[in-house]
Amino acid sequence: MPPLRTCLILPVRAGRVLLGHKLRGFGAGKIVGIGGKVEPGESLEQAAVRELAEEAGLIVDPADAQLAAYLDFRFPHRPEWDMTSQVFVVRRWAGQVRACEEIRPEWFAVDAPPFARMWDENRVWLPHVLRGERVELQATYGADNDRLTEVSLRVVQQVTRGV
Ligand SMILES: CNc1ncnc2c1ncn2[C@@H]1O[C@H](COP(=O)(O)OP(=O)(O)OP(=O)(O)O)[C@@H](O)[C@H]1O
Repeated sequence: MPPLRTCLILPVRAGRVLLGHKLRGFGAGKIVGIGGKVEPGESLEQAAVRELAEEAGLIVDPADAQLAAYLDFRFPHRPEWDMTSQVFVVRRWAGQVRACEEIRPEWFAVDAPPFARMWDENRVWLPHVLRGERVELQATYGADNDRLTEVSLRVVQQVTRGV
């Protein structure tokens, strides 16, 4: 089965990034980027802005979602969790942050994301993205499906604006 296609979207403003406490479903208990599965017929940008509106209440023009990373997660001990995720950064939006049943959003300083409470590979790619770089990452999780056994990261392009 091909890996599930998902997206993440990171609102960034004034030196802070919006993440969320995942309250249920995949990754419950972790702090995660806001996002979810790409639905049939949607572009990745459309999926990202839909998830941000549904999960955190912010309204974004898909044209303002800047591609920042391509992530590939493999779980050899739980292959049904294999996923790819396209990550977008957005700096313009309307609306007010609010919580939903799945996510409780919270702002974090871009230089101090809560890595100890995030998926293990976030510490590898997120600092690059928050510095304005574009990266590709492949991560493999071990038998505990929680810690990395292998990771590779490639910086593919500097984007013009940092955070
Ligand atoms: C393994 N390391 C990881 N590191 C960072 N982020 C990760 C991740 N693994 C999954 N993610 C993200 O978690 C969301 C899952 O999607 P998920 O919540 O299941 O989707 P969706 O909101 O559509 O859920 P429902 O089907 O409605 O429950 C999705 O954004 C995906 O990119």
